[in-house]
Amino acid sequence: MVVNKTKATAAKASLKYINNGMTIGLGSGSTMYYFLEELGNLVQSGLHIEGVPTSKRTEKWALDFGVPLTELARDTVIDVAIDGANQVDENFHLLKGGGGSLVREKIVAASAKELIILIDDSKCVSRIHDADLPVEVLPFGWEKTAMAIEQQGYDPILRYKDGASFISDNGNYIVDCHIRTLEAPLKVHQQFKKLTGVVDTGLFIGMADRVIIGKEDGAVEKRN
Ligand SMILES: O=C[C@H](O)[C@H](O)[C@H](O)COP(=O)(O)O
Repeated sequence: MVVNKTKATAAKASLKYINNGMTIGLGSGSTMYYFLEELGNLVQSGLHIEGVPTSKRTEKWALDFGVPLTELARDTVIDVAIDGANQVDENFHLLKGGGGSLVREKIVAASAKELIILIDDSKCVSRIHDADLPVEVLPFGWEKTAMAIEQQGYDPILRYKDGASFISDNGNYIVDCHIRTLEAPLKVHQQFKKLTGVVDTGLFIGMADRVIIGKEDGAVEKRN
């Protein structure tokens, strides 16, 4: 695997927020690979933590790196969730779900005391723009749900993978809706959420507490 230096830098910089005894929300996506590798090294050196994975892929990587896992139950306290993002705007609103893990990521983020986002410079934007907004929908009657989305002025495209409809870890479909410029993220998110058949969107509004930006010459942090 070719190492992505900026993602690896962001992952390394986040380790100072990991302490012994913590339960950690483990986000999804390629940036998380670097974090899980680092976390696994710390565990091998004696760190005691447990992770709550947000996707089957993250679960596999965590197990490969020797990171102990636990479930998200009623009494689970997630001290910090670490995750990636596709874009982060100047108000710390996030566009996520490029890998289709948005629902579990959002559940874990919402349960965490703190959400730390790891990105590289290219994902820092003033407004979310020129991107596909992933929307997870139930397979049952999904074309009707897509029609309802169209009536809101969007053009939902069913996501495919390897020649077949992409199926999320929750057994659902994803439709991607192209966004030119997102002027009002909360309004748009709410517009989708009220539609029957929509599970959730890749917009994480007001959830991120800290963003760590990996650059060629080190990491920069922003606190919300
Ligand atoms: O569903 C995927 C997640 O929201 C990812 O965190 C997001 O797509 C960023 O992924 P990556 O680290 O691969 O750029």
